[in-house]
Amino acid sequence: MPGHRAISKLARPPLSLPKADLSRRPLGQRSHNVFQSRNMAAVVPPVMQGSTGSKGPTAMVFMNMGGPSTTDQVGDFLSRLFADGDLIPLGRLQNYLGPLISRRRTPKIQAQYAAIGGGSPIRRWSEYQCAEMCRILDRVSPQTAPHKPYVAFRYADPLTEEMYARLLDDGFGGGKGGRAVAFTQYPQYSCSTTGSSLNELWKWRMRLEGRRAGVAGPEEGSEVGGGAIRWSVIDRWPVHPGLVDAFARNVEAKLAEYPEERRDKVVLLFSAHSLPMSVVNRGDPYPAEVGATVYAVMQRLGLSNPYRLVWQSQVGPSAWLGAQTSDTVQQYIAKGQTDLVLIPIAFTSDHIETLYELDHEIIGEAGQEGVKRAESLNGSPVFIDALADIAKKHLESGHIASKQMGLRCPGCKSERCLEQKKFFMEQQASL
Ligand SMILES: C=CC1=C(C)c2cc3[nH]c(cc4nc(cc5[nH]c(cc1n2)c(C)c5CCC(=O)O)C(CCC(=O)O)=C4C)c(C)c3C=C
Ligand code: FES
Ligand SMILES: [Fe+2]
Repeated sequence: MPGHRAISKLARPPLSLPKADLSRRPLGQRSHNVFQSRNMAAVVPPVMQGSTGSKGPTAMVFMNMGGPSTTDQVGDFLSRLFADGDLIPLGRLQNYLGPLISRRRTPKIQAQYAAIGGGSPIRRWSEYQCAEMCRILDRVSPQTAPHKPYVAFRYADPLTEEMYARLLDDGFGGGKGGRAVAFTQYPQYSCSTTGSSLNELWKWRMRLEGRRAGVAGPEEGSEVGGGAIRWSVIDRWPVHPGLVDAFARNVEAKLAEYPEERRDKVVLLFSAHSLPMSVVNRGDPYPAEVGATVYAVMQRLGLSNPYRLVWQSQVGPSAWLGAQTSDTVQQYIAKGQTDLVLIPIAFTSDHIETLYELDHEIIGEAGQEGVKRAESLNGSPVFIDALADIAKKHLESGHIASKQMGLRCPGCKSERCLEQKKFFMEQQASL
């Protein structure tokens, strides 16, 4: 099929992941009661061992939605996704409609994951990216070392609660050991994505650590303090120059595949996951931030080509932000524009929307050799350097989060958003 790509090759992160940092113990097998151990001066938590900078150790927590690693996990993934009122608000019917819709949808989505090699590569990419970033941070930010990698997914393993329990197990729950950074892996902020992950993190913080304040040093007379984890948040990074450069390089590599005489007439179609118009009209920041990324990438490319920002993956019958990616490709082809590069711009690794929807459905069905897709960021060293730079600047800044994070959407009525934002912004005092 013209335009069709070797999916299984693209979907595989490197196999040599640093096992020691990434080993996971199920919740039931935790070796000790974390609340007891934090008050026992004789216990040296695992994370305190090794060379520690004056402000270290630091937990670096990558937050993302996650995806099913195998087709067997699709049912659980969808049932968590449709239970999330921050993503799919079904009101009082959530507990009834959520399971119903997810059960109905499971076979179709299982077939899609089967077609991309049997599961989403997001877990392995996230673990790889986070471990590599921490390795760089240990070198460029020795005062906050060691940096320990953690992944917290919203709808798939490792879930937020599992990550939080591991943090406590690893000794981050008290005194000097207590700094953690929640680093969203959505470059552009939406209340349905990063906002939902932060609401979940806040919920588990309250359940597992209560309302105790974080403290900046150990309690008097104790090796390990009695405070809670001190959290700060990297909540958005839509125009970081390293992110922009990493996207631009992948576009340049794809443009280089066209004969020179066609190259500067190729239309660049930046494609982002769409949002329901109800979320857009509530005042969600995501459409503007995606637009900012697109324009920054175009500037970095010297505005070399004509381009559009289009929106994909709408679900259900309500109105969603357009123009839709699939319609756009067909409409341009019908107008005679058959050289098109699709660029996934709102996600940092491959997933079902790139490997299935763009490659199989949209590019496969277009049947034109001139319709191609730029690589996802995945293991790009330029991208991983950018992650380290964003984290380093955040650690140096002394800021709890961006100014934007404190502001709720004009149409927000959610108590969760209110409490979550209050909690994180109040953490400033503990940094
Ligand atoms: C920035 C990225 C994303 C935004 C914004 C987003 C909003 C959003 N999504 C749904 C509903 C679904 N999304 C699903 C899968 C899915 N969504 C994203 C990204 C964003 N979603 C990704 C990367 C994935 C795939 C995960 C993977 O394969 O690793 C699904 C499940 C698949 C399906 O059933 O089609 C649903 C449902 C809504 C309603 C929404 C905005 C409110
Ligand atoms: S929905 Fe945006 S802050 Fe609550
Ligand atoms: Fe989605």
